[in-house]
Amino acid sequence: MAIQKKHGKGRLDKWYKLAKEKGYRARAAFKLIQLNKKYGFLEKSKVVLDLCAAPGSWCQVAAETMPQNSIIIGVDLSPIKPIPKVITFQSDITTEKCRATIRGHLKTWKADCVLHDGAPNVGTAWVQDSFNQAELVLHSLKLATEFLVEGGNFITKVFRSKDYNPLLWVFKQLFNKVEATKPPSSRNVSAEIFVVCLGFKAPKRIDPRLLDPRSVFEDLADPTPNNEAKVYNPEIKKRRREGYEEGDYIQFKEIPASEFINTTDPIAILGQYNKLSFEQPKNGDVALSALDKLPETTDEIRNCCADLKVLGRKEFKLLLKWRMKVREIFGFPTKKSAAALAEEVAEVEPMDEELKAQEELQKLKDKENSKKKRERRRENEKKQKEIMRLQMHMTAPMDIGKEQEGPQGHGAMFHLKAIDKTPALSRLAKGKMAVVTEAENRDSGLGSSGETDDESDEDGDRLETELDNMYHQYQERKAEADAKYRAKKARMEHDDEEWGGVSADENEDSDDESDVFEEESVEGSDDEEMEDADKPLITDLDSTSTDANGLSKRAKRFFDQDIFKDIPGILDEPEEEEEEEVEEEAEVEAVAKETNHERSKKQKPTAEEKKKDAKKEKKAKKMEVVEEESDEGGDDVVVAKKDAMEVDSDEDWEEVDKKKNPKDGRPNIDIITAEAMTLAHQLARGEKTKYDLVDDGFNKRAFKDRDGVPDWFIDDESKHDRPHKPITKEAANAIKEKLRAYNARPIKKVAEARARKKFKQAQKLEKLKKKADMLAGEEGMSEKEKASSIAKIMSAAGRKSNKRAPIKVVKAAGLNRGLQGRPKGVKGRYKMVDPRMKKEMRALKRISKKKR
Ligand SMILES: C[S@@+](CC[C@H](N)C(=O)[O-])C[C@H]1O[C@@H](n2cnc3c(N)ncnc32)[C@H](O)[C@@H]1O
Repeated sequence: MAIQKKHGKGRLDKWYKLAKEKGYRARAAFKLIQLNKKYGFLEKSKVVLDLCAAPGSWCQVAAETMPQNSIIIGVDLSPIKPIPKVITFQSDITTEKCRATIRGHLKTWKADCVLHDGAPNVGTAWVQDSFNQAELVLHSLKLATEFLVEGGNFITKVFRSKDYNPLLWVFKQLFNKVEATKPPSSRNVSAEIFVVCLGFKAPKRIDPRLLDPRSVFEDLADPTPNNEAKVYNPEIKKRRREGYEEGDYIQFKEIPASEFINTTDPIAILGQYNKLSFEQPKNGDVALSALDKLPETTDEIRNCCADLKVLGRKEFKLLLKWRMKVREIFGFPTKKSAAALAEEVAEVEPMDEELKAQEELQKLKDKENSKKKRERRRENEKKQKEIMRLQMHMTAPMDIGKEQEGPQGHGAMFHLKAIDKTPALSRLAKGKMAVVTEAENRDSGLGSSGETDDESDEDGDRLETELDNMYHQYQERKAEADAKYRAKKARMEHDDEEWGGVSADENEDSDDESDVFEEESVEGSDDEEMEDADKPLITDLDSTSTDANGLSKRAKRFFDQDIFKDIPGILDEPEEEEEEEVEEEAEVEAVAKETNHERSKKQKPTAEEKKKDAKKEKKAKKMEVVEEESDEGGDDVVVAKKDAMEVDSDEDWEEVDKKKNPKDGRPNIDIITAEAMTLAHQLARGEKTKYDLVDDGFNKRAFKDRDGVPDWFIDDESKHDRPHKPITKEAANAIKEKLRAYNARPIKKVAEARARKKFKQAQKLEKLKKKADMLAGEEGMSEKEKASSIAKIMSAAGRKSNKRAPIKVVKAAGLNRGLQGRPKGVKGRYKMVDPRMKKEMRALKRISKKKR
């Protein structure tokens, strides 16, 4: 794991920046914000005491979050700059003076919440630092016990050290609920943790030892070493990084083996001692000598007793068995102890069993839940696919949910009666189904597609979702930097809107409704829906099974697709339409030529001609060639926009109108690539027809199954996967010419500057004219005088514009000595110079004159 820098720029993390941005005095503010978000203690408090508050970010947060007119008191060793609505003072929280000052401020009030984020001056030895901090916590707790109201809360920072557990124990004696948490804004490398103590018990008397650092940190140190662990798991050796255990400073300890036989806690002996000795003490030990002589005390046993610290589990077992045998021989009550042991085991066993059972149960529940989730997700995906198919006219709504209870069935995807009641129906018709999917995915908490039950499937989904997210982020970053990309995106969005609007009733497109839809379709208020059983189906897309041409519904739907629209003979249209089509086709070929000619004609069209014009425009629009910029290199690739051939609905025509030139009402067709120009030439000359364009549309790249393919792949592929259209020399030259003309134009800024200059000159001229007119109309002047004064102002005007006032040299002497800024009485441009410099300049001039 990379170690985070704790100094310099390493400190300037996102919280630091965010704190700066939000105006908090320290990044610590976010720790309190996050703690409060989790436990919500500030909103409920009217009086807060912030111990160790400098520089004051916690006070700022409290002032923001607590109700109006709350009392906030902040104290610290360091001064705290004033904060509105907060009382602050400088004091040491461990002193009596601080206590008295707080009392003075609070008067008879009690605090609802005491905050403590104290950190003593760190930098000494770690153990010393952490101890000081723990001591400071205890001091703050002492103040809290004095000033907290019953049920109040105490939030404190603690360092994870060996004093942490004793502190936690003390908190638990005084508060109903104690929780330790580390907010996200607290650095991982920091040993700090925050303890939230909720519900102060407010005992009438508190044992002073509970708040005395000496007794807390000494008395509560773990007095019983875990000998069982040492004996039953001797292979796992815990390193004592802190050195010796408290009071355990002798390294080698031995005990007579008879003690081991005698004791009721053999494990403790095996865990604590190094050797079981058979050596006779000075006074002699009968039991020991008897033990020494026993045949059960084999050499192996003796070896084991010689060094307990090197024994393994097997050897310990051997010693315990030996002890049991010896106790039997000596007539000690072994059975009882065995029973006690059995009891112990019996007590423990059921606990373990119960826990095991609970664990099993939990596992089963989890499994069940994840299975349900998976099923729900699959269901949602299925529904989504059906909707997609519906949108693409690949299926009729009645197909959906067939596998359940039919279209109107209870569990069916389209519980149509319910949808009928909501505006969701129209949204459905419009095809804006993404909302549902997202919502449902969010609901299930899972990502996108997956067909199998495997866990790996979920992983794959997650990976895919992550990849998609990363790709979107990449796109956003790119968009920020790349104007071209933005333009492309905007165009794409524009296209989407067009599509969505084909049969849209925009009034029903509000966000609220989408919410309603999400709710209703996701959760499905089944009971209510049942009441509306009599209502008709939402849409009856297929009222007849076969149409007049004898085509099946399915076939008709297939040929209903837009691409077949203009192909005669597939579906029998009414004769009138057919005639019109033929007429139109003929016109399409001629229209490109005619539009150019017509532009020059300025005759007033008759009503019939107008009608014809409109039709032609429509055709011209149908042949609109749109250019799409490819991302790389900015190459313009021209594609015949297939959709343009099928524009029919009113809305689309409105869009077309927008693209028309406001001056002459004709479409704005700007051909800027050689491919487009080639195509235009071919159309204009009649070398290509509408059919050819349609035919060109059917190529190996035209129809691709992009279902489930990630966006980034489609985007990347679309850069390269385009048909290369042929270009002619003529078209290339035409485009070159066009570009040359573009380049010959002055850039906008220059043109604007020129225009401004011209405008100013015109204004000046206007003024002069007026003056000259006035002079000419002057009655008291002779003609000669008039002429001379007019000539004067004319020449003055000419002079003014050419001349720039010379820079005035001002001596920095007298009143101007040391003056900063413009000297008095000096207008226009000036330069302050040293007095000597002015003299020297004059002298130099004189000398040069003399030389001449
Ligand atoms: C991490 S800062 C507190 C930051 C504060 N919570 C904020 O949001 O701005 C720790 C503070 O504890 C203060 N402190 C340390 N020992 C103290 C003591 N005995 N009495 C009062 N303040 C103390 C230090 O002066 C320091 O300002």
